[in-house]
Amino acid sequence: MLKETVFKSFDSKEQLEQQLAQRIADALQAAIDTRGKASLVVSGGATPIGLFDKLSRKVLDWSEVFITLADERWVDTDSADSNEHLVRQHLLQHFAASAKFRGLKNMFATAEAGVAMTTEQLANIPRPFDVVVLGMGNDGHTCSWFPSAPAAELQQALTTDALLCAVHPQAAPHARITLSRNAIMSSRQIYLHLVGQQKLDVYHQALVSDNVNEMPIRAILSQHKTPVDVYWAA
Ligand SMILES: O=C(O)[C@H](O)[C@@H](O)[C@H](O)[C@H](O)COP(=O)(O)O
Repeated sequence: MLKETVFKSFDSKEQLEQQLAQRIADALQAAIDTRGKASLVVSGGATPIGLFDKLSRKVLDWSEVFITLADERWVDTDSADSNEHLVRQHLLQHFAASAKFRGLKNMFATAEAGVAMTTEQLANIPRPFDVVVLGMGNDGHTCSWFPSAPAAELQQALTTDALLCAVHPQAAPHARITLSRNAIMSSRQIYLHLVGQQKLDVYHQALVSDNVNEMPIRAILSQHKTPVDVYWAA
């Protein structure tokens, strides 16, 4: 039986972005007020660009906010395919320019060789993460938990106690480094950010699927530990 998730539907992506940006900003400021610092995990892809822009203009103590990524493509950080590049261009701007960003890519040649160093670089990010924003692919992946990855890699990402894993999806470009399911579960709040009818259809398929390996997003949806709010706009 799946846990009830909060599902919020918006008429436009702009409305969604405005409300989600405000929710995230409030949660980050509340975390700073309570614990002195806050942590935010964001995803790459096309969906969050407008959200990043709105969030970057929110007034809060950004210098106390640590930001990292749910996953990264193992490409140069100035590549157009780099999630770090996306975050630097769209989120670490305006007031959010003073946030403490920790990327997942480092100088090692491969994602698997780079995992240990990135794990060390994330050591001082406050956990549990205060806010995690995830996207979802039309194949049912989230983070870089791809159904097209070698079975052993997907299994590792979904079960390991380690923070990070290397993944080599066969149906998507680039080797990846990704937070593990257990790392994502160690969060106060997860938002799943979806735009468009196709994403809604995939989400509904995931709700009725019984196979997390075919629909890895189920690893987030079929759990009882961490709250998940789904924000969807047409
Ligand atoms: O690096 C990535 O690709 C992501 O972090 C990934 O998990 C993303 O959230 C989905 O693929 C959705 O991507 P779109 O927003 O482009 O549809």
